[in-house]
Amino acid sequence: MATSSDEFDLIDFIAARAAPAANVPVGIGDDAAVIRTPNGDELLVACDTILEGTHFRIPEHDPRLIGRKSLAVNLSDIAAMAGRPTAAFVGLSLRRGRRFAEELMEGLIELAAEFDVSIAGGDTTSWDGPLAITVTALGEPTGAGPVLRSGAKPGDVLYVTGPLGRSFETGHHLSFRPRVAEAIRLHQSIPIHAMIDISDGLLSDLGHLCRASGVGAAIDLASVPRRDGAPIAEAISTGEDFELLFATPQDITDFDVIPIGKLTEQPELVESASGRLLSEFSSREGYRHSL
Ligand SMILES: Nc1ncnc2c1ncn2[C@@H]1O[C@H](COP(=O)(O)OP(=O)(O)O)[C@@H](O)[C@H]1O
Ligand SMILES: Cc1ncc(C[n+]2csc(CCOP(=O)(O)OP(=O)(O)O)c2C)c(N)n1
Ligand SMILES: [Mg+2]
Repeated sequence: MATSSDEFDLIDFIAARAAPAANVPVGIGDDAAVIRTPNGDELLVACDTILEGTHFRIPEHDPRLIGRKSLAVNLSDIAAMAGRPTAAFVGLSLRRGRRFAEELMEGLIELAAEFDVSIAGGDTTSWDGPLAITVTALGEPTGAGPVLRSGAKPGDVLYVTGPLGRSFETGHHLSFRPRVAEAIRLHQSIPIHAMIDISDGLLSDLGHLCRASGVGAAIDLASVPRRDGAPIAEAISTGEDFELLFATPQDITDFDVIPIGKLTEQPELVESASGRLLSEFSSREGYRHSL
């Protein structure tokens, strides 16, 4: 029987059938996987697709920015592990002409150079469907190790690295700078228990972090930073913010990050002032690809 479902149901289906492997200490379920190499080193691997019509529009968006975004969303996933990106593979499913593809790759390669990421391979195909770009980014953890979604503890303070909301309307979703340097600097100076990047919206991604950690959260909605006066309901649910959300036991004073709440033993996500469920403050819970 056909039922309506979404990406997360399917990922659960896949994860339940994917056999665990000793050399994959972190597999499906985090921003990037952690792969152990034969000499004991750890490699981070993240893979994200962007699609015409869903993540960008043609001809409205500059091909350079589309190419840039396809890499940036993956660097954001490496940042969410507090990792340093090293290399990327680029899968292009193209339709339009050669010049468009060249400009797209110029934008991608420019961002790669800024982050010292080498384009190590990929795949090029053409068809008459919409443009799709799938990038796989590789990275390495710093000396302090990778930060997972699952290490948050009740009492930890939750921080975000910047304003949320109106990403699509303002073009932030195309031009954002992945928070790689910020994550590494933070991780070197304070204990970060858990971290995730906000792609689907604060409500949704906070839910992922809390479920993975077995905790809940009390958020002070008045302190959630918003872009260009975005209404709070939008700031917590529209997504593509690509800011980092992280949990730490420490109060942070010397970094440009904003405290928005605390983790709790009770599994619910609530507003701290009223105790009401966070989901009551927005008609949508975040972006979901439906199936
Ligand atoms: N088709 C798939 N097969 C295997 N793993 C998948 C698939 N789609 C997503 N995942 C994994 O599921 C987890 C959640 O994916 P997603 O919500 O896209 O994460 P993110 O927001 O960090 O990109 C990730 O670990 C991702 O690698
Ligand atoms: C044309 C267009 N419509 C709508 C949006 C908004 N939007 C599209 S996908 C998305 C969420 C993030 O995408 P997803 O593929 O779920 O990223 P992931 O969580 O895997 O990193 C949002 C907010 C957009 N960027 N472009
Ligand atoms: Mg993804």
